[in-house]
Amino acid sequence: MADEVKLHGLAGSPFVCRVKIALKVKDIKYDFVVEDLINKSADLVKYNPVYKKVPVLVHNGNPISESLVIVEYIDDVWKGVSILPHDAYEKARVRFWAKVVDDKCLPALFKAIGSHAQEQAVAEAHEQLQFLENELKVKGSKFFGGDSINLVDISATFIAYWVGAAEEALRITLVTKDKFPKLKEWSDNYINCQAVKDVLPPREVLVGFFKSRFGKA
Ligand SMILES: N[C@@H](CCC(=O)N[C@@H](CS)C(=O)NCC(=O)O)C(=O)O
Repeated sequence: MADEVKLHGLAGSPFVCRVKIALKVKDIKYDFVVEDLINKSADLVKYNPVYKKVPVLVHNGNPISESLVIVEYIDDVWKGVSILPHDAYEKARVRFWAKVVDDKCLPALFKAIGSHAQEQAVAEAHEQLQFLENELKVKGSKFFGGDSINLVDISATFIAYWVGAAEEALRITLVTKDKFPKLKEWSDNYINCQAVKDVLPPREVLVGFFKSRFGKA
């Protein structure tokens, strides 16, 4: 029997995009179920009662929530190109950095964007991004995953693509080539990676979102 795969999400979400990238990497066909976050569907609330957030992946009727958990699930279930390393220590390192992105980098960036790049908020975001910059420098590779993308790259999709749209929409500067040369180079490589390029939302949609959500009247 063929797998039934449904992804509940919405177009501009960086967390949903993580899952789309993983599905693309593995070449998995799926149905996309558009959710309205103002009027959450009964299915979304049933599938993700704790957080009530997208993405939710439903595989043969079984729901999985939280984007990083979903990406790991996809890697476990579908063989082919690996998204996490097999070595236990390397896998732990990858999970650690993906957690740093979620727990440290993204909240600091959200705050910096929401504050229109207020000095203190930008300094806090820079402090977190510096850890990623250093990690890339130490690795000396094209991606956090080496020659191909892994969970850390996928976790940082917002940094590679959404941040630039926010900078353009709000006429602010958060990540410069001077300060973060490795991260900038990585962003360019990452968004031009085929599996990523194929599923990123149009930049103008994100610019429009940031303008309407955070723009000054
Ligand atoms: N930690 C979650 C974050 C997901 C998330 O924040 N999703 C947003 C859309 S971008 C959402 O569903 N928000 C609805 C809400 O907060 O009620 C993940 O990685 O999946």
